[in-house]
Amino acid sequence: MYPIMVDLTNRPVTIVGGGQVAFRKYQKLLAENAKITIISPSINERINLNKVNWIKAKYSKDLLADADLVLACTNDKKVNEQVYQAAYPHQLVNNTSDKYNSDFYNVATFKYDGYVYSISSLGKDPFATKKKRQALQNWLDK
Ligand SMILES: C[C@@]1(CC(=O)O)c2cc3[nH]c(cc4nc(cc5[nH]c(cc(n2)[C@H]1CCC(=O)O)[C@@](C)(CC(=O)O)[C@@H]5CCC(=O)O)C(CC(=O)O)=C4CCC(=O)O)c(CCC(=O)O)c3CC(=O)O
Ligand SMILES: NC(=O)C1=CN([C@@H]2O[C@H](COP(=O)(O)OP(=O)(O)OC[C@H]3O[C@@H](n4cnc5c(N)ncnc54)[C@H](O)[C@@H]3O)[C@@H](O)[C@H]2O)C=CC1
Repeated sequence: MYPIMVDLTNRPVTIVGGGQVAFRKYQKLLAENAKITIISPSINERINLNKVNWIKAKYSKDLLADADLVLACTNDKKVNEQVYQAAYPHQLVNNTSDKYNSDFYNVATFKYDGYVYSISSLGKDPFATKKKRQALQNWLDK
C-alpha cells in the first residue's frame, strides 16, 4: 500500500449505500470538498442532502461511470463485491466489507497544529487503529 495525500476538491466520489458506514465516510469526504454522489434506496438522516447528489436507487454499474473514487458501503456483501468487480479501470474502489478486495483503505486521521496524522493497520484491525489514533491525539493534547 502506497500512502499519499490526495486533493479531492470537486472530484467525483461515489458512495454506494447510505447507512452508518456511508455516513462516516461521507463526513471525511465532505470535509475535503469532494463532489459526493450517494447511490442508495435509503439514506442516513445525518447526511445533508444539500451537500450530496443522492440517487435514490439500488446500485447498478451505469450509475458509477463518473466517479474517480468509489466506496462500497452497502450491508450486502455481494453488492459490495459487485461494485468492486464492475468498477472501470480508471477507478479506485474501497470495499468496506472486504479488506482483502479493496484498492484502498480509509485511514484514521486528524489534523493538529498544521499537520495531518494518519494511521493504518493495512486493513488488519480498524479497532486497534482507532485506539492508536485516540492515544496519539491525547498525547499531543497534553
Ligand atoms: C479495512 C477497513 C476498510 C475501510 O473502511 O476503508 C475497515 C474495515 C472494517 N471496519 C469495521 C468496523 C468499524 N470500523 C470503524 C471505524 C473505522 N474504520 C476505519 C477504517 C477501516 N475499516 C479500514 C481499515 C483501517 C486500517 O487499516 O486500520 C477508520 C480507521 C477510518 C474510517 O472509516 O473513516 C475508522 C476509525 C476512525 C477513527 O475513529 O479514528 C468502526 C466505528 C468505531 O469503532 O467507532 C467500526 C464499528 C462498526 C460501525 O461502524 O458501526 C469492520 C467490521 C468489523 C466487524 O464487525 O467484525 C470492517 C470490515 C472488516 O474488518 O473486514
Ligand atoms: N469499513 C468499515 O468501517 C465498516 C464496514 N462495515 C461493513 O459495512 C456494511 C454496512 O454497514 P452499515 O452502514 O452499518 O449498514 P446500514 O444497514 O446502516 O446501511 C446499509 C445501506 O446500504 C443500502 N443498500 C442496501 N442494498 C443496496 C443496494 N443494492 N444498492 C445500494 N444501496 C444499498 C441501504 O439502503 C442502507 O442505506 C456492513 O454490512 C459491513 O459489512 C461495517 C462496519 C464498519
